[in-house]
Amino acid sequence: MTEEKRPLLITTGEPAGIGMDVVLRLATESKLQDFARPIWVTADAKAMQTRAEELVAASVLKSIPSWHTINTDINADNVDVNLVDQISQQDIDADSAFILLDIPCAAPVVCGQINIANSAMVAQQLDIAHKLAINNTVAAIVTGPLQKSALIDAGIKLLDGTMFSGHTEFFMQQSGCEKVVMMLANQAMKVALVTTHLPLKDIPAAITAENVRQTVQIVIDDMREKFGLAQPRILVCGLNPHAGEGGHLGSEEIEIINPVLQEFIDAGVNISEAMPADTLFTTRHLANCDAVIAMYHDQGLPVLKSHGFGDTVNLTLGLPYIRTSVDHGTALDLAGSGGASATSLYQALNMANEMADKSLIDVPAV
Ligand SMILES: NC(=O)c1ccc[n+]([C@@H]2O[C@H](COP(=O)([O-])OP(=O)(O)OC[C@H]3O[C@@H](n4cnc5c(N)ncnc54)[C@H](O)[C@@H]3O)[C@@H](O)[C@H]2O)c1
Ligand SMILES: N[C@H](C(=O)O)[C@H](O)COP(=O)(O)O
Repeated sequence: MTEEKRPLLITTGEPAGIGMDVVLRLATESKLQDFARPIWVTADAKAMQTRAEELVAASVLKSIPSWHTINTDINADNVDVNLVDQISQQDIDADSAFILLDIPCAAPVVCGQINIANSAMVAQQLDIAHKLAINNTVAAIVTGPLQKSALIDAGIKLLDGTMFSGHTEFFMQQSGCEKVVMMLANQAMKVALVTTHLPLKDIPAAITAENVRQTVQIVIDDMREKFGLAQPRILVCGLNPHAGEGGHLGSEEIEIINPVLQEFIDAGVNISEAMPADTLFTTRHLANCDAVIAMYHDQGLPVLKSHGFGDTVNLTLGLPYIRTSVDHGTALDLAGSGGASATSLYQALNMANEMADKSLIDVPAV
């Protein structure tokens, strides 16, 4: 398979959520063909058929799109054994919207109802995606949403034995990376995070000099490589209100964050010292910056999502392969109803495709 033809792999994630809905929506609208690459999708084949029928019944889809199911015994151990050859030897209809890699669920799928018996299937999708990406079978992974609590409740752990906490941490550990960075991007802003899925009480301890330094370096590297910005302008949030108010409202800015940022400033990087987060996210500052680094998940992401939920892409910087994702969760309330928008999946596919083509990334329009 030539470089241009390497597929984009979509994991549909939690089967009770909207992951399959948004794939079917793009397939029906012929939008999966926009990327000039085969689209591979991991899902339970029976559940996908049922979901398509439900969406037709809900008058969301005019008809069930055509796809080609691969029934081979795909599992995380044998997935790298010539899957491409198996697929290319199939008589795949030209009008197939995607190749479905059948990963069977253990229990029947009911829209909106989490069943932790199916959590292993969700984790298996990620295992397979990692293996296909790390061995260059697919050009990129584009993840649909999973319900973190369902994997945790099923006892699924990360490689290091800690509880499952997200795709970002999963792919980081599978790839043997010491550090990766979660960035969400839309037309209004790009926000990268120093910490990802941690309870609030654990965040101060995770704001170490090394973590801040690694985050900044990965953001600089990927802003250069992936976004073509030779001198990215980066603004950094403090941890505390008013960036610590000169040490009166917290000392992390003075003791940890600013000394690291000063190293980068001294090296000629266009980066701020720790700024009060509330005023950093104002139009004047955002107009003069290429990326914001926030200290934690809910410091940065609510601001970003309020400026374009549905048109935002979540990407992982610092991985040895391309991984983008939708900006939304499982939306259990919408599964099977037709109420789920597929715009974020489209943007995530588009960004992954542009990265795979090594063209510079066009940040999605809001
Ligand atoms: N990429 C991921 O895997 C990912 C991302 C975010 C959240 N999650 C997980 O999803 C679960 C539910 O999280 P949540 O309720 O905070 O967020 P959510 O995104 O599932 O839902 C928030 C609100 O947005 C609506 N919504 C979500 N996606 C939509 C779409 N495509 N079109 C129209 N409306 C949409 C929902 O109906 C709901 O009202 C949690 O377990 C969370 O961890 C997963
Ligand atoms: N913070 C992410 C978001 O808002 O999109 C979400 O939790 C998903 O994280 P992972 O991609 O690590 O699963």
